Amino acid sequence: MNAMKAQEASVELTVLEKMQEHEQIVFCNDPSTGLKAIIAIHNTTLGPALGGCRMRPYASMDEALEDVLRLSKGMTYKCAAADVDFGGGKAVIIGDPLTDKTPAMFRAFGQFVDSLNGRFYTGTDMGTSTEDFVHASRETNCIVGIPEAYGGSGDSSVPTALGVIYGLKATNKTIFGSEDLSGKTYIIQGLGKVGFKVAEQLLEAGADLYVNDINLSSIKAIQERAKQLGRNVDVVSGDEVYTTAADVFVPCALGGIINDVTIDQLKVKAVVGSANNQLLTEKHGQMLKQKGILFAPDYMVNAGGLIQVADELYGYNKERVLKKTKSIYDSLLEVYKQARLDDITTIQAANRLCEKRLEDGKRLNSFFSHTRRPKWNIGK
Ligand SMILES: NC(=O)C1=CN([C@@H]2O[C@H](COP(=O)(O)OP(=O)(O)OC[C@H]3O[C@@H](n4cnc5c(N)ncnc54)[C@H](O)[C@@H]3O)[C@@H](O)[C@H]2O)C=CC1
Ligand SMILES: O=C(O)CCC(=O)C(=O)O
Repeated sequence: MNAMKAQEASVELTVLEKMQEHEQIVFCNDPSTGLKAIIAIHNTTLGPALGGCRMRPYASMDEALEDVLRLSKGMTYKCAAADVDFGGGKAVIIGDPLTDKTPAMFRAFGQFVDSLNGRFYTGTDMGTSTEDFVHASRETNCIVGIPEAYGGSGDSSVPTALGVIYGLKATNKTIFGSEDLSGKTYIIQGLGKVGFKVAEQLLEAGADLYVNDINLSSIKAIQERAKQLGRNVDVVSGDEVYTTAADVFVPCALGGIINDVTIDQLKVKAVVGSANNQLLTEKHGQMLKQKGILFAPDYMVNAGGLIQVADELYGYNKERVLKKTKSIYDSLLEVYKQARLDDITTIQAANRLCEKRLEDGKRLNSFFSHTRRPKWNIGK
C-alpha cells in the first residue's frame, strides 16, 4: 500500500470507528454553492431519522463530525423520550451563518437530503432559519418547520421555548415546592430563536434575569423588550455567565458547557435549558448531582420543537402539539422522582427510560417502513 492509500485507509477507519453506534453518515460537498455539510443518521429503530440542521463556522471537519454525531445520538433519545415514531438524525453545515449563507447553498443541501429518499427529515437548528429551509424545500419534501404559508407548521422554536418554560416550572416545583416562575433569578445563555422567547416569557412571569450572548444585537433586543414590559435585565459577559449566583442556569446556546471547569464555578440550584448536549460527558451529570445542582435532561426539556415537526409529518394539529409539549412537565417530574428513588443522576434515569423504549421498538421493526409514517388526520 502506498503512503497515500495508507493515509486514506486510516482516515476511513477513524470515521468508521467514530460512527460505531451510527447507521449512516453522508458527507455533502457542492463546490458550486460552497456547501460543505454532514448528515448523520444515528438510529432508525423508532422510525425515519428526524433532526434539525445547524450552521456553524466549525474550526475543522473533525469538530463538525463530532458535533453531528453527538447531536444525532441526542435526537434518538429525544424521540424516544417524547414518544414520537421517529429516529435520531441531525445535519451540520460548515460556515458562518452571518456571512456564508445563500439560497443556492440551501437548495443544494435540500438535494442531498432528497437523495436519502425519506430516511432523514430536517429543519432549523442553531444558525439556521425557517427562510433557509423554504429554499431547501424547493428540492425535497423532507423538510419540516417551514412557515405555514409554505405548508409547514411554522417556527419550531416557539414550542421549544414553551417546553423550556414547562421544564422550569417542574424544576421549581421540585426544588421550591411551587412551580411559580416569579421572584426567582435565571441566567440565560444565548438569546437566539429559543433563548429570546424563554427570556420574554420569564420577564412576563415576573422573574429576574441575567442575560448573555456573544451577539450584541440580541442583547439590545432583549433590553428593548424588557423596557416595553416595564422590566429590566442584567447583562453578564464571558465567564460571569457561570460564576454569577442565581436560582437557575438556562443554557440556550452551545453544548458541552457543563464541564470540569464550569461545574466548579456554578452558583445555581438547577440547570434547565434548550441547548443540546449540555453535559460534556455523562460523568458531568454525576458531578452536578454531587454538588446538589438539579439537572433537567436537555433532550426532555427541549423536545417542543421535535414534537411540532414530528406532528407536521402526521398532519399538523396545534392543539395536539401544545398538549404533548405540556406533558414535558409531568415527564420531568417523573424522571426527577425516579432519579431520587434509585439514587442515580437525572440523565441516567432519562436514558434508562429511552433505552427501554428503543428495546421495545425493536420488536415492531418488521411492521413498518423506515422511510414513511402514516398521516393521522386527527382533527380534520
Ligand atoms: N430551535 C429549536 O427549536 C431548538 C433548538 N435547540 C437547541 O437550543 C440551542 C439554541 O438554539 P436556537 O435558539 O435555535 O439557535 P440560534 O442560532 O437561533 O441562537 C443561538 C444564540 O446563541 C448565541 N451564542 C452562540 N454562541 C454563544 C456563546 N458562546 N455564548 C453566548 N451566546 C452564544 C448566538 O449569538 C445566538 O443568539 C441550540 O443548542 C439548539 O441545538 C434544541 C431543540 C430545538
Ligand atoms: O426543532 C426542530 O426543528 C427539530 C428538532 C431538533 O433538531 C432538535 O430538537 O434539536
